Amino acid sequence: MPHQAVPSVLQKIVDTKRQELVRAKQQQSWHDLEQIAATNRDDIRDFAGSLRKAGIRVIAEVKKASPSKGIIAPNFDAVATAVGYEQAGAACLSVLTDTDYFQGSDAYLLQVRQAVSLPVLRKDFMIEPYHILQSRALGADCILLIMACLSDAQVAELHELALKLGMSVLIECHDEIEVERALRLPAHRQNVYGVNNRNLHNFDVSLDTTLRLKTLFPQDSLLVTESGIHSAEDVKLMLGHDIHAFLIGEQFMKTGDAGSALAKLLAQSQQSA
Ligand SMILES: O=P(O)(O)OC[C@@H](O)[C@@H](O)c1c[nH]c2ccccc12
Repeated sequence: MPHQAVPSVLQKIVDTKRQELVRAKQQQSWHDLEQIAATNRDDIRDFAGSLRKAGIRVIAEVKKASPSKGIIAPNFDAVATAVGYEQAGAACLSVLTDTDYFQGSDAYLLQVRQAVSLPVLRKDFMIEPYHILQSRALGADCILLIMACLSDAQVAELHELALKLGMSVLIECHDEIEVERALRLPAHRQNVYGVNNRNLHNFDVSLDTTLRLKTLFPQDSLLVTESGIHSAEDVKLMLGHDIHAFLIGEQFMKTGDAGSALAKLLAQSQQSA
């Protein structure tokens, strides 16, 4: 891989997260978060368990914008979207909380989690234990760990804390080396392995990434294919390779009626699947 002279978007996002953390810690101490997380302790939904159920399992994403596409949903309404997804048969939800690059918000996570009974992933770029505890305080049932922006030591620490707090962990990989690193984490039934079809450094999308990397995972791993799923054909392709869990955002959000788009995709994918 050529050396990247210009910092990739991913690197920029991580720099932003470092700055955000300084401010966040001034507003809410670790101790504050611990207290909130303690009151939420019994209110946790089994994200990994929901994905393990039979059928096509979709993690439907509440996403207003992205660095690659700009504004995806001009009339964005987080709660209405989430309720629509639940009614349409989503297995789980994903809520973007990053503000600067995805126009998400922690408030959306809180609101969505209250409005539905599905397990909810906090989709953000987590780099410190503070993020993990903060996620649980916000009600998250699952957190995201992006291998591409974390060292082995960081991933191990964040993974351990998330499990200790009772959450599932979506461990995201986008190449062979990241899969190898991810598989060195302790096995746990709350581990969910995501293969991101979007290269986070240059935004290229290829569903082949999932098919290529799938062979590296032990058979009983809980695998999610992420990004760039647009059609029932895409879903059927994955089902044909024994992949039953999908993380899908843009395709639903861009229609303006995300729930209906999910219902339609599920119906079409079940036909002679
Ligand atoms: O909108 P899409 O192409 O359906 O993709 C959803 C999801 O996979 C994508 O938003 C995503 C996957 N991993 C991420 C990490 C950070 C931010 C966003 C993402």
